[in-house]
Amino acid sequence: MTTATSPAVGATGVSKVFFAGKEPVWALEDVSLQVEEGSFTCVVGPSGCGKSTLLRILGGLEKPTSGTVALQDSSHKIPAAFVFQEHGVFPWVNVLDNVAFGLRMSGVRRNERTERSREWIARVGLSSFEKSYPHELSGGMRQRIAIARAFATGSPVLLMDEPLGALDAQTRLLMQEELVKLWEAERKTVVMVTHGIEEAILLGDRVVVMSARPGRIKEDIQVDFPRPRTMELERTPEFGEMRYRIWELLRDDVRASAAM
Ligand SMILES: Nc1ncnc2c1ncn2[C@@H]1O[C@H](COP(=O)(O)OP(=O)(O)OP(=O)(O)O)[C@@H](O)[C@H]1O
Repeated sequence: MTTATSPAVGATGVSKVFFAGKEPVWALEDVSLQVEEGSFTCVVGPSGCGKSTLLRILGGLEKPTSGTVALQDSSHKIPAAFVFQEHGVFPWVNVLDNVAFGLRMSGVRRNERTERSREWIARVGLSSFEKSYPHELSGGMRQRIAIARAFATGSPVLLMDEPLGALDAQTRLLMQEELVKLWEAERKTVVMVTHGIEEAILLGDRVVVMSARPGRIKEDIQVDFPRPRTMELERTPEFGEMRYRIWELLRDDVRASAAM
């Protein structure tokens, strides 16, 4: 995709091979993805097609075997903040310290970190749980902590790997709406991996559909539904058409990857 502004994060010709067992595993092949600043990109694809690997490469946690990755603001102390599906919170510290963790890592002083963390704790509706420990909270509340922490770091780029994937269906719907509201207010650059087609359409400015392993970009779909978006959108025929189009793109690859 060509954009007027330079991309906030981009991969060009990225391939990744893992040499863990006897056989090499081709996780990604020639993936190029330019993500515009302030946009929300969702990545969907069959299980094991390399979505998490791509995210980790974009965020610098993993090196590509070939190809290049660029983060626009590489001088930022935390160039990208991650949100993972589970285990994203530290069980041994309370909500406030969990949210403040990223800020602590980037050297923000205690007073400012507490202030910024409190603000984000309030924005995700956990003010009365500031002193609680993760085991005292529900799964949805724990994911709110992880999301608040990522936003609180001030990092311009958020990389989310199935952030709502471990939640029950109703909590997930609520959290989708909350996440979309936070993002609409903040306009960070987000790349989010999800297995949920509806979730991808509801949240994303575009949906990148990947093929079965080795993961390649099969199609890059613009989602032009107006914002703010709510669940009501899912009831429209246009939404249904897009959902069907994405499922058509995925179906054979999902079948193929299930047989791997
Ligand atoms: N560190 C590693 N060492 C060896 N193989 C790996 C490693 N990380 C990932 N893989 C392999 O690379 C492939 C892609 O994995 P990845 O986790 O990126 O897929 P995914 O699309 O995120 O999967 P899922 O949707 O099931 O989470 C898989 O076959 C996986 O087993």
